[in-house]
Amino acid sequence: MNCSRLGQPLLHQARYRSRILSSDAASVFHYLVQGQGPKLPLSFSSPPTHSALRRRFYVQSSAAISKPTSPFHQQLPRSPQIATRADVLEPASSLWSTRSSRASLAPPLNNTRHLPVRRYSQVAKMTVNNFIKKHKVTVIGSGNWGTTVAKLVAENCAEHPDTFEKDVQMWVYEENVTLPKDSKHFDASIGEQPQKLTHILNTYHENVKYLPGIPLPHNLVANPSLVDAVKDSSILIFNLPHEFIGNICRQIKDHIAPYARGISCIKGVSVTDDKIELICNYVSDALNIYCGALSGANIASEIANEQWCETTIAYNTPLVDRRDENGRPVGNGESNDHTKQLTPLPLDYPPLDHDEWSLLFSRPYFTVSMVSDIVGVSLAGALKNIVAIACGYVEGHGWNMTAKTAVMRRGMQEIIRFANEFFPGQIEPRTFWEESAGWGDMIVSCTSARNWRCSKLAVERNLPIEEVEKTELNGQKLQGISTTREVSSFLRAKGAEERYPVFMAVERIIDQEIKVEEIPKLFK
Ligand SMILES: NC(=O)c1ccc[n+]([C@@H]2O[C@H](COP(=O)([O-])OP(=O)(O)OC[C@H]3O[C@@H](n4cnc5c(N)ncnc54)[C@H](O)[C@@H]3O)[C@@H](O)[C@H]2O)c1
Ligand SMILES: O=P(O)(O)OC[C@H](O)CO
Repeated sequence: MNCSRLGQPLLHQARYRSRILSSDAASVFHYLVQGQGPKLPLSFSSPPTHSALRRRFYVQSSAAISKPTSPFHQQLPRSPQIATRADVLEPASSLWSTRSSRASLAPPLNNTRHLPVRRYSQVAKMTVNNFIKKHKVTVIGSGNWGTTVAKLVAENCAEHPDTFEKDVQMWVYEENVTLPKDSKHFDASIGEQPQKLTHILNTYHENVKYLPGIPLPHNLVANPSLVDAVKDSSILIFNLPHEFIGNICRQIKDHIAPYARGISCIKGVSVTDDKIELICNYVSDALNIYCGALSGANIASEIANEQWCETTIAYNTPLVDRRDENGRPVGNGESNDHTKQLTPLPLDYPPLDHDEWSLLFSRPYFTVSMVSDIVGVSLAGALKNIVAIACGYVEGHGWNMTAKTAVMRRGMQEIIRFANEFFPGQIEPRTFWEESAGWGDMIVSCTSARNWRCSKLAVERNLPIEEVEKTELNGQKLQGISTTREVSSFLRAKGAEERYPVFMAVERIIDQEIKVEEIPKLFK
C-alpha cells in the first residue's frame, strides 16, 4: 500500500495512537502518513523474528497503525521516551521532517557523498539504544565567529533535547571590557569600570566586544576556565584564531573525554619547518580524538543577524563510531584516520554521524552540506584568506572587478595545485566547484570579509596591514597575514615558490618589498 494514499483520516488515527506509543514511533507514524514513505504492507503472514522486527521497524509501525492490538505492536522496540503533548501535536519537529531531508548517510572511506538519506538506521538507532546520555557541547572560542557558531548551536541544543544537553559551554578568553555610556547594558552604579567579559556574557547575554548587538540564547554559558568548559563534553567545537590552537590543545589534552569528537571551524593551517598540517588533523593528533572541519562562505555578523547562508561540514565518521541499521557498532576497533586507536563513542550516547552534525549546526538561516573531503574543505578555507588579501590590495590600488577576478581565478588554481601537490589523492575537486567551502567562500572573502577589507584599507592609507588590523578590528584577528607567512615559508622549504606566484606575491606586498602594480608581471 502506498502511504501517500493513506490520507487525512489515517493521519488523525496516527495522531491518536501516537499517544500510546513512544515519541519515536510517533515520528514514524507521522512520516508514514504524510505520504513520504515507500510502499508498505500493512500486515504480515507470520510473526517475523525480533531482529527482523527491528530492521523493519517502520513497516511494523504501519502495521501498528492498522492493528494496534496485534502481536507486532506488542513486540515493537520501545524508545525510553514517552510521547509528550508536543510529540503528538507537532510532528513536523520530528527527525523525519528536519534531519533526514538534509543529512546523508555516513560516507565510506573514499570520499563519496550525496548518498541516500539514512531513514532506516535513524529509526533503529533511536529505538534499539536507550541513549541514557545526551551530547554535551562545548565551543572553544568566543570571537566574532566563535560566538556566532555558539549561538546557532545553542539554539539547536535547546530544540533537540533528545540528542543534546540543553546548556552549551562557551570557553571565553577572559578580558576586561568597559561598557560605554550609550550601551543599553550600561549600569550607572558600575559606571565605566571594566567588567569581565564572561560576566557580561552571562548577565546580558550579549558579546559586547566581539558580536555587539546580537542577543544570545540563555542556554549559552560563558566559561573562563578552559578545563572546566570541556569537562565531560562529547562534542568540542574549535573556533578561535589558528595561532592559538596549539596552546589550547596542550591545556585540555588530559581533561577531555577520551571519546570526544570535534569540529574545527578554524580557517588556517599548522606549519612547522617543511611540514604542513590541517588544523582538524592537528587537533586529532594532539588530543587523540577525531575532528572534522566546518568551512564556507560565512560572514559571522550576517549569520548572527540570521541572514541566510550555506556552509560545508567535512566529517568522515570513524569506523569505531559507525553503527549498523540496528544501532550496533560495525567497526572493530580500527580507525580510518591516521593510525591511532580511537576510543569509541559509548553506545549510551546518540551516534555522531552526518545526521547528528547536521542537526547540531543547521538552522533555517544556516544550510549545512555534509561531505567527507576533510582536506579540500580545510585547505579551501585556509588558503582563500591569502587570495582575499591579494584582492583587497588590488582594489585598494584602484583596480576593480576584472583585476580581482583574475586574482581569484589564479588564486583558486594555486589552492587546488597546492592541495594536489602536498595532499596527493586526498581531495575531491568538486569540493572547490560545488561546495560553499570552495568558490562560494572565495567570492565572499574577496569582496566583503575582514582580510579583504583590511588589505584594501592598508593600500588606501599607505599603512602596513597589521596596523589596520589593530585599529579597525577591536581585537579580532586576521588569519590571512599569518597564513601567508606560514604557507610562503613552507613553499620556500619545499623549493616550490615559482608554482605559487599569488601566494608569494602577497607575502612580498605585506612586507612592503613590492608594490601592487607589480602583480601582473609576476604572473608571466
Ligand atoms: N569572523 C568571521 O566572519 C569568520 C567566518 C568564518 C570563519 N572564521 C574563522 O573562525 C576562526 C575564529 O575567528 P573569530 O572571528 O571567531 O575570532 P576573532 O578574530 O573575532 O576574535 C579573536 C578571538 O581570539 C581570542 N584571543 C585573543 N588572544 C587569545 C589567546 N592568547 N588565546 C586564545 N584566544 C585568544 C579573543 O578573545 C577573541 O575571541 C578563525 O580561524 C577565522 O578565520 C571567521
Ligand atoms: O572576515 P575574514 O576575512 O576572516 O573571513 C571570514 C570568512 O572566512 C568568510 O567566509
